[in-house]
Amino acid sequence: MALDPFYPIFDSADWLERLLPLGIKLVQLRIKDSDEQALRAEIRRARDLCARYRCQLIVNDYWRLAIEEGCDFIHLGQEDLDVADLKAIAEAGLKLGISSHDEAELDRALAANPDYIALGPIYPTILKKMKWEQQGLERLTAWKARIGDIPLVAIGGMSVERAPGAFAAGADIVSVVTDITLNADPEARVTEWIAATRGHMR
Ligand SMILES: Cc1ncc(COP(=O)(O)OP(=O)(O)O)c(N)n1
Ligand SMILES: Cc1nc(C(=O)O)sc1CCOP(=O)(O)O
Ligand SMILES: [Mg+2]
Repeated sequence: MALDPFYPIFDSADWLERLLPLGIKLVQLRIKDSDEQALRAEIRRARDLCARYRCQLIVNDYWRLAIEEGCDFIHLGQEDLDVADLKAIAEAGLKLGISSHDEAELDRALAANPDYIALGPIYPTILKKMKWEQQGLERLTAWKARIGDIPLVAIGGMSVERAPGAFAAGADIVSVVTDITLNADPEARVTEWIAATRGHMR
């Protein structure tokens, strides 16, 4: 199944409850600093909301909880890969998205046979401190040439206005956090995102 080209990331099921009814079809639940009980409850709620709205849920980091709660898609970064049991993940039938920031990380991501590869930060991000400078659009083109048919996700500093440039450079999917969550009107911004990305399904 092709992944939707609009891939917002939220840090709570509350966000999903608020914004999935607008037509989001691909979403990541990315929670940091929470205990296992609370995490499990959020993953369950997100799973049920996504089922109701026919949206593909991707659980960030917590692959064991994702398996236990019957989710089918996770995202792992390179540090997550250091400790994840990829065999257990594959045996559970989970799909896998992987972050990359340089050539060595791309090689490692490709070796894991992922369902998408993310490259970031394309532009500077205010969400988290990163050791990489902005990658720029040219890097997306280079990544797409390397990964072929594997969907390429552009992340980091993305906005509605920047999305067309990322698609033109080779991204299949654009992922975004603060352009929505810090917007004065997140609902209106999501509607703009859906309009701007519709039609980019490859
Ligand atoms: C779509 C997407 N791309 C990259 C990331 C970053 O993953 P990671 O490097 O593991 O960092 P954290 O998000 O876990 O802080 C992502 N979550 N999603
Ligand atoms: C979670 C994350 N990962 C990145 C990477 O480059 O791997 S950039 C990023 C933050 C994206 O947030 P915003 O859209 O607000 O810039
Ligand atoms: Mg991670």
